[in-house]
Amino acid sequence: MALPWKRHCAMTSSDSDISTGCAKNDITAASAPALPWHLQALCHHGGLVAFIYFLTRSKKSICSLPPGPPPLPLIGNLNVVDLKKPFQSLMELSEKYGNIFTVHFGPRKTVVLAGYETIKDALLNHAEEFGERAEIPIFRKTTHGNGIAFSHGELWKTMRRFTLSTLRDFGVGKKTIEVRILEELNFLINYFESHQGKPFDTKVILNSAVSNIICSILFGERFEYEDPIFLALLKLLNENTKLLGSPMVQLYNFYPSLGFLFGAPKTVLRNVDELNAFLEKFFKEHRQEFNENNLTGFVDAFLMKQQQESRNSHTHFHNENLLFSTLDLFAAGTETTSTTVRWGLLLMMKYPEIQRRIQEEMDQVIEPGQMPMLEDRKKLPYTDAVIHEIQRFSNIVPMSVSRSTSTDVNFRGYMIPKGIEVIPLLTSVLKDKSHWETPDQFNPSHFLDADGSFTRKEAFIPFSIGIENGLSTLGHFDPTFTRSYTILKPGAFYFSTGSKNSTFKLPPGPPPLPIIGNLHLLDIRRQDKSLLKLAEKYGPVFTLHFGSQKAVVLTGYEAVKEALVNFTDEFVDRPPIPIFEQIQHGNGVFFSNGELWRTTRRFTVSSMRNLGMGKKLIEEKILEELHLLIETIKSSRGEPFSLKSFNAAPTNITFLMLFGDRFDYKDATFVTLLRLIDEVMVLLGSPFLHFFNFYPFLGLFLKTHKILLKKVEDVRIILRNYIQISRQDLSENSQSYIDALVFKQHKETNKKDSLFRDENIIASVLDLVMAGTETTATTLQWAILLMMKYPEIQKKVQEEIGTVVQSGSQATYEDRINMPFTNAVIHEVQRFITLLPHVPRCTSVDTHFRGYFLPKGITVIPSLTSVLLDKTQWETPHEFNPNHFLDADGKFVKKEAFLPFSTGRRNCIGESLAKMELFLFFVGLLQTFTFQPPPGVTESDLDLAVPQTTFTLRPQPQSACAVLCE
Ligand code: HEM
Repeated sequence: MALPWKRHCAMTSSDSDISTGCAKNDITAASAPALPWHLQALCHHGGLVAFIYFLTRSKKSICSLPPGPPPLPLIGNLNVVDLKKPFQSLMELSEKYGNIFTVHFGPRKTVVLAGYETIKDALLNHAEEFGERAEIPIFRKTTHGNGIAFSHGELWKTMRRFTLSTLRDFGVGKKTIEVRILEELNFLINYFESHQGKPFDTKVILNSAVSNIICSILFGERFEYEDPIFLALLKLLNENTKLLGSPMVQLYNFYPSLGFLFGAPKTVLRNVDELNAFLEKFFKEHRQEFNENNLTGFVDAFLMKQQQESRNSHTHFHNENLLFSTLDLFAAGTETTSTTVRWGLLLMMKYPEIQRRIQEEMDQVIEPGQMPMLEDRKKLPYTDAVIHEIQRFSNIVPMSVSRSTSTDVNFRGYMIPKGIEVIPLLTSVLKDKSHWETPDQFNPSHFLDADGSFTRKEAFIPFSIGIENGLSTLGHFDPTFTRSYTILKPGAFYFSTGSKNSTFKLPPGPPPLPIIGNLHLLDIRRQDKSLLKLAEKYGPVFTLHFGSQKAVVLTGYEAVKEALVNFTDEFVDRPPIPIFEQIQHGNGVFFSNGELWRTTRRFTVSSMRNLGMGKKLIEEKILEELHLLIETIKSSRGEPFSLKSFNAAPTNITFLMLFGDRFDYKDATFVTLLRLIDEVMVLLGSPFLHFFNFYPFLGLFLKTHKILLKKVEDVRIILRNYIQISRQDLSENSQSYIDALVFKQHKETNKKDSLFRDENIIASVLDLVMAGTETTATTLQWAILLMMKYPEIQKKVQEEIGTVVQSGSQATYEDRINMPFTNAVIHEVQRFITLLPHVPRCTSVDTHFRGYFLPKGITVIPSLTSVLLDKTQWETPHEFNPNHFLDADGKFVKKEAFLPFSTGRRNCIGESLAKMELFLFFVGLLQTFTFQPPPGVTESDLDLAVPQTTFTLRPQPQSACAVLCE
């Protein structure tokens, strides 16, 4: 494995014509050594340059370098090297000069290592001495020493360490990445099938599929195959891969001072600039949407590191390193593997009997309709051997990536001076006659013993060996092999069966009855509980019929996380739910899909950040609101008041962002909005509304949805008013989300197909009114109720607050770090109450998940309740127990299964705001008051068990008394 677009003398043999499904079958390489015209021109430059050359040459030859062809003035040995296939020329030279020899590429002296023994000796036994990365002019010019592949010293070490551990965090080398690869395989199969057996170009599609794996690790998302930005990126990358192996760029590397003569290096640089411009855009988006609680990939992890090191002026985590590390990984993760896979397909077409044997072996091991797993490899020796042989035979990085010596090295009788370039000629190992029976033939038996079992071969080093610096080592953790393996399968599968639909099935589930499906098995008010019960019988993934509509239910941490994170793009859509269709008509953020959803969500997240979400600005506003909430509660003078009184403050914070100002609690509009939101939420939980959603044609006979639609319209009337006011005072410096939307609409007035139409604007505001108020407010109600129920926990929280926050001052969000118990209590409140048991999704494409086939558009219910109560993740899932978030030393511990805000690309966008509000309101209230049940009500009377089912799970209407702390 090597970095393809940055390869000096490491031209891949990928440029053979293997780009079409009906490819030519001649796969032997031809060679025609010739002195390129640029060199011929150079030879005409006169004697002065040659004289200087001889002077420098004779000075350095004091060291006893290995032998080699005698160099000519100026051009060195370029007369015997075919720059189109330099590895072949070097192979020929090794026949004459042995396994270690010197070659002069123009004025550049290089030591070439050939044959397994020599390369192993150098890269393993003298790993340190041969461990430097050679300085290569074209990369110096493009990266200025940044990134991972061509950096040096401390910078390289830091980047490499960070990259390895981050990639591991994002699943590389683990099950997670295998799942992601299988997911991509799905898309690839669909694409292959769409050609219905007709010829098609495999180059771009395989490039895209392979690249999507590294893209999801880097950016947390894959690209659609038709995405124009993705295609542009791949095109630039491809062009550079070709150019970097071209004679012109090699000549530039030998004679960098003559750079002005060569056009190709300039194109390389221009392409890198363009690639960088694209990446900068991604970084900008990631910066805007950055959420430290939801790092989506390498780029986010880098941004987090940048934040952490913002005060360190010598940090290596600067923007250039972000850029070039990302580019290095993007390039490394794309070209090499996809080229190998293309070789694989070509070889399977060339040798149909081998292809057939693989298919037979797979048919015995893999159930029809199931996906191949990496662990199946052990049972597929022949297939495994073929994949190894593909890599050996295709030999895509014939000269590895140049190294250089870190010190003077005494190696095999020669003295190689520090800093000299070294080429490990991998071709010579992969074609070494003493290690392979038929080195020039494609022969899977190279990896099989007499019994047909798979045998490892020492000389199989397509990824190179040693403690290599740079990306060759990345090749080992980023298992190119795995990818070749799984991606090879669709080709075979495609050519073999052609009848996949018959074998694909939905997950199991209870048999449906006519008309009602499985509704008789559901407690319509507590569907979440019914789903948990059914999971006990049918497993974590099962199919359920809501009336005549099918849905796939996912339960438990593992299944839900796998779906929402590893299959994030497949499960990203929302299904058309009749009531929301009628309310939003596919607009807004919550119930929209596709480009409209992506654009509106991105705009909403960045506007909210600009308005201070998750930052100091909003913290101050929350603290002001807290002050007013405390004053209101004080006015109850210890008398009972409704838990609902807590709603006003969190609601006001969301309104502040939406409308640009808070409301007085007695303001008529505020009171109306609060009432309408409350009524809408209650109606959304009504069984009649569920019936309407299951059987919309019964709408004629049902009333609930009509009442609901009327109330939503009343909310809209108020919102339209605010939108109108904002239009009268247009300004770029938006003070509110509404202002930002209105301004955006104004800016796009002349844009054809702008998504910021009136319907979308009002729907987006409505979504935030509904999603951003009830949720946080209800959680706060629960938190106070639970403190009344467990006074000893309340007391412990108050004691902790007392030790951290000075009396008379307010806690800040930063203080949570010193309040592990309080922080644990707030998390436990959110876990225990399972506020939003599930928010439905649907598949955006045909999806193979856990061995089942989920057709595009099927409703999927990821049960968050089942995650928050998962026995395998929580010690006492049904008890309110803050220890779930504390270690033995009382320190706060994050829990992966803490997913009240859901996860993946469609998670809650208000998470950081809600968390900040919950902490500040909770701490501020408990710092001021002790909450108790009203007189005559004991702690055990307080009702936790049967929550009110609205859109969220609310506590039953109850009262509290607030006693001022001394
Ligand atoms: C305790 C407070 C909150 C909880 C527990 C919560 C939970 C959730 C959950 C579970 C989802 C569904 C995500 C999915 O489908 O996977 C969601 C979506 C959403 N939430 Fe929240 N939320 C809270 C507060 C907020 C706040 C304060 C806002 C805005 C100010 C907000 C705005 C949204 C929006 C717009 C979506 C839809 C995202 C999309 O479909 O792309 N939420 N929330």
